[in-house]
Amino acid sequence: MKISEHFEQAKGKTLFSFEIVPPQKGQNIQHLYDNIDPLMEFKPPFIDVTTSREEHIFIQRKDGLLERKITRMRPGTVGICASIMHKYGVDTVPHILCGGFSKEETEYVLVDCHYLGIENVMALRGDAMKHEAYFVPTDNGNNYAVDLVKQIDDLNRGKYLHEIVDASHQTNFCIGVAGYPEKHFESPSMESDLRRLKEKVDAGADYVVTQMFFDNKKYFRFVEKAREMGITVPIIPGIKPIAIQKHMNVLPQIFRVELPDDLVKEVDKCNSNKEVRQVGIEWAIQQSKELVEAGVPVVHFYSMGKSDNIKAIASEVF
Ligand SMILES: NC(=O)C1=CN([C@@H]2O[C@H](COP(=O)(O)OP(=O)(O)OC[C@H]3O[C@@H](n4cnc5c(N)ncnc54)[C@H](O)[C@@H]3O)[C@@H](O)[C@H]2O)C=CC1
Ligand SMILES: Nc1nc(=O)c2c([nH]1)NC[C@@H]1CN(c3ccc(C(=O)N[C@@H](CCC(=O)O)C(=O)O)cc3)CN21
Repeated sequence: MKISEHFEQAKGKTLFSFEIVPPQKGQNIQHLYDNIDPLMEFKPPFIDVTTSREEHIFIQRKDGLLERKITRMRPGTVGICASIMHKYGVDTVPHILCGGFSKEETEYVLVDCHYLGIENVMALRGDAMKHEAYFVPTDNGNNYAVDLVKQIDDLNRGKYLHEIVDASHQTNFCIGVAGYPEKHFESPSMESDLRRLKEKVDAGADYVVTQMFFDNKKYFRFVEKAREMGITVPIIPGIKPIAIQKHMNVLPQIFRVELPDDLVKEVDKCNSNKEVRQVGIEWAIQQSKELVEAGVPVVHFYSMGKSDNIKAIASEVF
């Protein structure tokens, strides 16, 4: 079922959803299931599965020199989506990236999704590769998320690449895109970033999922500004519970988000990561309760590995 239909069915009740990353290649998928199992009691209408970019790795050759190879360390997004749908009977949302894929490859992934009965996709540009300061578009790939939304919307209208086939069958994807309550870091201003967001919605996006934020005021202000700009689709808040001391530096650095000083002070008082995890849980419970009260359609959790903290939060909120 489409995300938009899940929201209609919920009739104003706030839903619970979460996001996972595929295991590194060579790892067992059972570990992933062990972390999904405890969250199923909260009846997520959908689970997002991220796509990781390809990366450079260095392999030592027999002569001792290092050889640079490109590999995808976490492949299998669409396979995992299909497997989760089959195992849990829940909708899945694969993340489709511009970076690392030509338009042809993207079309094939979308065709696979369609055959599998996947009805929702998240259209993202993707991060820069590790050695790059900025995102560099892939040859014959999409440059911005808006171009990817257009490609998906084209398929929804039966328009495939090259137009050499008789495409009488249309896909019917519900399309999600990312939004930034604290502005995307490459964007010159909040207003210009919101105009970009509006372009994605005008091109066919059905809903927005926000970057993680730790101060609800930023989310509420963002939604207000988006509405003023004529963006009317649902804007889903994304929540990431702080889990380890290292997150205090890593999250602002990777995701370009600010941490409220009250949260920083609470974490500073902790003597172990166990205590930090508890502070993260309590902070996320407060955020989630306020979001539910404000009537958001779903609170979406970035549960990238272990799910015990997400379960502790969901038990208090849903
Ligand atoms: N994997 C995931 O679940 C998520 C990943 N992200 C990451 O965040 C980053 C951005 O992704 P998206 O928001 O999908 O990208 P986007 O293409 O919508 O925007 C990227 C940047 O380019 C700007 N921009 C957009 N269209 C433009 C145009 N036509 N001309 C000039 N500038 C333009 C935007 O303002 C923004 O600064 C990526 O690195 C993405 O992977 C964000 C959220 C979720
Ligand atoms: N710029 C960007 N890229 C993404 O891939 C991305 C976003 N933003 N925002 C939304 C989701 C959330 N994602 C993520 C990915 C990883 C963690 C995370 O917590 N990772 C590590 C810490 C980072 C590290 O050390 O590599 C962790 O401890 O779990 C959280 C959210 C992926 N998505």
